Amino acid sequence: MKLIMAEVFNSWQGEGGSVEGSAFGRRQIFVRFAGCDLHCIWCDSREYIDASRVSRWRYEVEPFTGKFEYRPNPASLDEVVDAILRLDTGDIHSISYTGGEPTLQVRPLKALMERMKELGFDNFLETHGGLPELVKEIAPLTDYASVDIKDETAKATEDWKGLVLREVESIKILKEAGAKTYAKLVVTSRTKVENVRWYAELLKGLAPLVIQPKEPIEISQRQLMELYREAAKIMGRKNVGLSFQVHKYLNVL
Ligand SMILES: C[S@@+](CC[C@H](N)C(=O)[O-])C[C@H]1O[C@@H](n2cnc3c(N)ncnc32)[C@H](O)[C@@H]1O
Ligand SMILES: Nc1nc2[nH]cc(C(=O)O)c2c(=O)[nH]1
Ligand code: SF4
Ligand SMILES: [Mg+2]
Repeated sequence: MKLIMAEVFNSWQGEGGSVEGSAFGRRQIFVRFAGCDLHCIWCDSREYIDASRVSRWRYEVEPFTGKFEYRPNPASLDEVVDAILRLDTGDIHSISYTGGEPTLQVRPLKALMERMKELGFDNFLETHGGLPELVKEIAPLTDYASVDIKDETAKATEDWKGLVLREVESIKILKEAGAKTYAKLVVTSRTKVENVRWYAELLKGLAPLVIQPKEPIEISQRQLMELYREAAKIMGRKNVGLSFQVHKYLNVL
């Protein structure tokens, strides 16, 4: 079983705010997969979008040292499991699968999630959710899921509305399988209130929403609070929160 990897490291989960299902502030081992089928204009991991250009992957040798070793792609399942286990600091809340888009490599992802469950870890999936038929395959192995709702201003794909509907479908699948799931919406100063109302209608009664300003932040606090209020009016005041990419302020991975 082969994987096209980007990196494996140990950090605190820096996103998700305080909604149910969030692992914000929890220690995780991050497994970043190479390759993505979308192209969000603000993507902070864009060097990993084109998998064919990710010829090697790196794993942290010791947590928080910034020291990495490199291996060629594709990686074997055992190599990735070994890289994860050497970063086990004994206080790991869950293993975060991110990218890139981890669901694109659903077979090796599933095998890795199975191995990590056998080894006693919980699985945390970070996904754009645009491929519900793939999400279905790993939903039973997923303990936590953070599913992005891609705003129109992300310009992630041509058929933006279709993508949002598929993301909501993925959230339903994950919830039905028992995963603690929340939706994450990255907003910009150009995000339209009417779009946020639409996402809120779709998510109402389904999953909580965190609103995360695009980094570097350019949205005003006034705009951010307006989007928050409109979402809360539809979804209920306990079902909306803010999320910031705190790891970027702490200068950790
Ligand atoms: C790099 S993505 C990988 C997982 C998956 N492809 C996705 O987009 O959900 C991980 C998370 O980082 C967020 N993110 C990426 N770049 C960002 C930026 N510049 N500002 C805020 N959030 C960002 C994404 O929205 C997503 O929630
Ligand atoms: N500390 C930390 N928290 C994160 N939460 C989501 C991340 C991601 O890139 O998926 C991420 C990341 O790269 N680092
Ligand atoms: S879906 Fe995720 S990895 Fe892909 S471009 Fe958007 S933010 Fe980046
Ligand atoms: Mg990140």
